[in-house]
Amino acid sequence: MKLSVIGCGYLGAVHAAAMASLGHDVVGIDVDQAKIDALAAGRSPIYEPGLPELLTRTHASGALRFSTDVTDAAEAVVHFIAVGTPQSADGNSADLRFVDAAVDSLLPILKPGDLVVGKSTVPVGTAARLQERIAPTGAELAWNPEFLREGFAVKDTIEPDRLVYGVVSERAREILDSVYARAIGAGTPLVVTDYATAELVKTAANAFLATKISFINAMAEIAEVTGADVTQLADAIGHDNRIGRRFLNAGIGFGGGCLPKDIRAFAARAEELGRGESVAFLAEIDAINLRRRARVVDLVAESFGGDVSGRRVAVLGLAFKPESDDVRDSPALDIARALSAAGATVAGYDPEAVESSRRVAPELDYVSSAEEALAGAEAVVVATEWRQFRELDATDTAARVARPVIVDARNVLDPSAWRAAGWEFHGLGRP
Ligand SMILES: NC(=O)C1=CN([C@@H]2O[C@H](COP(=O)(O)OP(=O)(O)OC[C@H]3O[C@@H](n4cnc5c(N)ncnc54)[C@H](O)[C@@H]3O)[C@@H](O)[C@H]2O)C=CC1
Ligand SMILES: O=C(O)[C@H]1O[C@H](OP(=O)(O)OP(=O)(O)OC[C@H]2O[C@@H](n3ccc(=O)[nH]c3=O)[C@H](O)[C@@H]2O)[C@H](O)[C@@H](O)[C@@H]1O
Repeated sequence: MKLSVIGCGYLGAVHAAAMASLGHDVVGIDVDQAKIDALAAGRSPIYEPGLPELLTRTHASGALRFSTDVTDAAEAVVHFIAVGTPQSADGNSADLRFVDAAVDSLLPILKPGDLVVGKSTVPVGTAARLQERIAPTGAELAWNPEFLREGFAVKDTIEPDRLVYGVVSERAREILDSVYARAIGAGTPLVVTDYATAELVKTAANAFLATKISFINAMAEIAEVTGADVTQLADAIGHDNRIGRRFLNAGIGFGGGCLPKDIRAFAARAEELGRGESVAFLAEIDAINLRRRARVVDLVAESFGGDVSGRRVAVLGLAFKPESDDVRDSPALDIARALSAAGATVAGYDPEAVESSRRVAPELDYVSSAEEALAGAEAVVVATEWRQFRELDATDTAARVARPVIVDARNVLDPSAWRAAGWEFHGLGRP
């Protein structure tokens, strides 16, 4: 099937390459010339495991092309919308400018019978509005939210754990079944529904995940004043299948290009709909989340008697999660910036996210290895749980720093091993 993907960022580039690998004839469109140049040369503009291999393979087969000119998508019969929906500059609502521009750019090339498929995360009500805009062309709209996780995006796209179609016709459903024939054939759970439900499923899923994380971080706050251990608490409640252990890792909370902006946009949309009180708790989820970042900055400062100015602090990890170079709303980068703003000399290191960090936080000092960051450090913060940091040896690390103080902001190190090696060790919500 001939497909186009409009917007080739973290979502769209993976979607385009994955669809080509499944046998479709795909053209990826983006307004960012540098991104398209890289993708057209078979290079990944982002760090996403498995994507380079997929691009090389599909590029060589001729099944995947990229362009900045949307008219190159004219032959496609299915057009995926995968552009960004960031937080508005002046508030919490979603900025739909890019979605509107993407749909407008398609209007001149849409043919009767074409299917436009929304994948971007949008406020409920957006699809119905866009369908009206598209209708005069004879094309139709479907809403097919995406649930991939960065770091696992290729697998999540090829083998999704569920598919959701918001459709208004049986024909749209059949087209989507052909697009996702492999996943459908493998028995992937499928929910076929209306636009509003499809849009809300996505928002609700991210709100639930954010709530789960803030719940355990709230328990961490209570653990901190009682001497309890939140990691054991999470294990214990996680054994209850109704609760489950996943997404109960307490630490500096959620960041990234999705959960933070999505819960804010959901609250803003609910307010517009006159139902603000139904999701008022999301403001608390957000507040708990942001407090954990501040807590780490306080712990570092307290270790210096309250003043970090002139102190050298190693921040290990800058990406919002491991296996990603994404620093959008990254708790790790936020902490590095806050320490720097308070006067510390921050040496920031991340295996993949130094370049993306430098673009948004040029004021920080970046180094090119963990060893360089640790050299002479007077405090260490493990801010993103990359494997190389989880596997740090306490004794070896102690020999590199000027002062053995560590804040394990992701609760991934063994406190007793670090204390035995002479460290002043701080976890988040565990003694
Ligand atoms: N990143 C993720 O893991 C996931 C993202 N989403 C949703 O997918 C959407 C995209 O997210 P990301 O890929 O992370 O954003 P991104 O910012 O990485 O990519 C968006 C891309 O759209 C391009 N673009 C903007 N306007 C355009 C236009 N008019 N025509 C063509 N291209 C245009 C931008 O240049 C950029 O490359 C958002 O709504 C997000 O919430 C959903 C699930 C997972
Ligand atoms: O809408 C989206 O873009 C995506 O948002 C999240 O995916 P992602 O942002 O890639 O990353 P997650 O693995 O969900 O982690 C999000 C944040 O929560 C943090 N987290 C996660 C789990 C946990 O137990 N504790 C915790 O603090 C991570 O460190 C990270 O900062 C969802 O998991 C995806 O299903 C969704 O498609």
